[in-house]
Amino acid sequence: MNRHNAQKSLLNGIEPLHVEAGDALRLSHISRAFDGVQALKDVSLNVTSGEIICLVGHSGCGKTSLLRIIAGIDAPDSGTLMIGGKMLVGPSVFVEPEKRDVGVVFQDYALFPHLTVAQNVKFGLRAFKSADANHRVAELLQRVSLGDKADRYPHQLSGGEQQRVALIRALAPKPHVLLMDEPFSNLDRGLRASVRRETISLLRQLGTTAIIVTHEAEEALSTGDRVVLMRSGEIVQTGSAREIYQHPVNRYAAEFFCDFNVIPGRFGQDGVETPLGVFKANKTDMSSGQALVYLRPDDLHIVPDDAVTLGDIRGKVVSRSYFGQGEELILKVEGLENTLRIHTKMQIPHGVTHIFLRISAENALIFAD
Ligand SMILES: Nc1ncnc2c1ncn2[C@@H]1O[C@H](COP(=O)(O)OP(=O)(O)OP(=O)(O)O)[C@@H](O)[C@H]1O
Repeated sequence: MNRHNAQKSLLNGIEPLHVEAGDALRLSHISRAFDGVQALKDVSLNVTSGEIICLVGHSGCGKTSLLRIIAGIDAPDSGTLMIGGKMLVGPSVFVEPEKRDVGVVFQDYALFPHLTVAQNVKFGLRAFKSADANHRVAELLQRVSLGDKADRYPHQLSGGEQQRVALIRALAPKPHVLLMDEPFSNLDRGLRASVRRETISLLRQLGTTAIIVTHEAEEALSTGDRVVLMRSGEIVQTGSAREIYQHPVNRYAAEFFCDFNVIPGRFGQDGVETPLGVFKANKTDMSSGQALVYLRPDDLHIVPDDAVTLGDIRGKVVSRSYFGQGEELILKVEGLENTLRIHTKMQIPHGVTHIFLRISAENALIFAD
């Protein structure tokens, strides 16, 4: 079943508002500098119609600069932008923001305080006949369960409700691409996950192509179809959440998504030799000289005393902290300067001073140092 049909069947007969095939957005070789700061360096990205992209990276890596260029609030120094097959930015081309067919949800929602919920949503529909606009506003309000709050003002809504109004206001004119700048960061932790789920569900129902910006690794992995990781104005890696988490292209990408144990070693004949043993490396990972083995805290397992075998590693418990779904233990292991962090769901009795560990070595990542 192709994506179009899949979406149709998912909706049980409710027509998506717009679904198109092919690339919705093409960014090619976009660069932008501000007073000597290279905010974007040769950024290229294609986004398929209906795809939800999560753009992630530390503060200052260029996420907002890229959104501003797509929205038309700023122009790049070089590069081209196409949306829905139309060139919007290119050599001697610059299409004004209001003619771009791009919806934007700002971090602070930017709702008009003096307009009601319905008037806010209708604002983007000035080009529509009033009756059509009213019909669409009512339909969208129903979809996000705000039908009974149409006449309220933004300050009379909760944070989650305001976010939904901002979302449907941006979606109302059926934009080719929806841009969302940290749309969940103003919501408290308890609400964030459910609002995020509802937002993604609505975007999928409508077949919306969207770029969602976040600086949170966990949010990036759990939102959308593809993660785009940026650093210092460049795209480091793009891929599905699973690909990018399991196969980071470099240490930066690895460390962005997981707080690893980093074990120093040396490339040897059979792999990387470390104080914790030899870790087999793929041919492509093999090099010479110093190496680093990255181990996830979840890939170090406690071995019950009666199951200990040769090769298991003895560790001294330095500290432990409970985090609800399990416990984090900090261990000191002979031969290793740094301590090891492990996560376990096992109930370790209080007072235990030493435990044995086994490593899921197949999940280790190896990088040249
Ligand atoms: N108008 C501007 N004038 C000067 N420098 C700017 C301007 N806009 C952005 N920058 C610089 O460009 C770089 C990228 O900024 P940008 O706002 O795109 O990062 P970001 O990833 O969105 O960060 P954050 O997550 O903090 O919002 C930063 O070094 C920033 O200081």
